[in-house]
Amino acid sequence: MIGSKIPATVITGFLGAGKTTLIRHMLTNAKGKRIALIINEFGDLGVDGDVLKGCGEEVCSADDIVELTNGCICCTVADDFIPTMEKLLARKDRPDHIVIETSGLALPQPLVAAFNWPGIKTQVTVDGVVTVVDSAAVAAGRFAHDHDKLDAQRLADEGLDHESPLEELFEDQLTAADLIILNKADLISAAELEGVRAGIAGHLTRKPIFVEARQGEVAPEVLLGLGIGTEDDIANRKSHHDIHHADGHEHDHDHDEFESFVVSLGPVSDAAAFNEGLKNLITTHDILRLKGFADMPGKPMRMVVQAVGSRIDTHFDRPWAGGETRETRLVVIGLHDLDETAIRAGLAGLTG
Ligand SMILES: Nc1nc2c(ncn2[C@@H]2O[C@H](COP(=O)(O)OP(=O)(O)OP(=O)(O)O)[C@@H](O)[C@H]2O)c(=O)[nH]1
Repeated sequence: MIGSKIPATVITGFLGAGKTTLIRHMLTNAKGKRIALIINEFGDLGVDGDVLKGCGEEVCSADDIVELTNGCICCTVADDFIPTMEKLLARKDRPDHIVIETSGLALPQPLVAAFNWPGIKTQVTVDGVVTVVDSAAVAAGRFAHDHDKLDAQRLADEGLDHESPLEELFEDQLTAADLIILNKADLISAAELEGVRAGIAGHLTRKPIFVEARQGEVAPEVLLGLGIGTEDDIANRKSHHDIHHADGHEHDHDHDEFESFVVSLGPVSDAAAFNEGLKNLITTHDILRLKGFADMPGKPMRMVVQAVGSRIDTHFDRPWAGGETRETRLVVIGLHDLDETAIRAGLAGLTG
């Protein structure tokens, strides 16, 4: 029984699965429900918060969006997440619902466990954990695909005790789920989608709900109001990290297997050539995620750049504001052996 506790929905899912897209759709269809958003991103460029604030709807009011950029939320629970929640709960105008978007690299388990902290538990409950899946990436074998490379990496670096960073995280995010959104259903056939669903369901001991989606279009009534109280069931959703370190020792879960950096660049004069060049760079260097904003001379609007693997989307989202510096800024995320120097040089070569 939730009673007077504020429900909080945790939205998780691997890099680029469509979490921000789903939240944006939810906010624009929230029908007056007052939703507070906590957003956590990997990489030092707050793209998700900016994309949501740029959506121009009253529901995406900047006041209701808190960005946690100081590392990955699962590692900074005590320092960042708890104080943020306390501040939110101390507000006079408390929200009807809290939605937390984890970074694509976060383990949801420590975050859900934080809802058992005294002071939080009496006031908030986890309505449910929603895991967004890039069905096209799964169908393409993205999470099982890198075995050879990762095995070689592990041999070269004994410090890497995880089996495969991508696969483990993907599994941990699914293990935590109450609701799994099979997103990007538009990119694959119905048979492939069914294969993805069956593959995931076959790996899980619990039975979360599955919902298919295109462009994150899921009715808010489906996402919010699950009423599960996931924090009371956290012991049944152990992550690989919990299992590896069940020896009682405290080990930090860090994100050494992944790295990110931000690049500031000049203007993009030819969007088609830029996209083509980006695609080559992403493939050559196995970049997992690249996103940000680009300055196109002569265009009053800023261009949003979103790449997930070699799939690149660009669109203009809002006019550059007065006093805002027009520049191209991108965050690049990949495994820890990213060749930052070569990527920076490659990106510089694509811009003026
Ligand atoms: N074709 C297609 N593209 C989608 C869909 N959902 C999201 N996208 C695109 O996928 C890219 C990543 O979407 P985001 O919503 O930013 O993903 P995210 O999970 O928030 O990404 P991170 O926060 O970086 O982990 C964007 O270019 C979206 O437009 C979908 O259902 N179909």
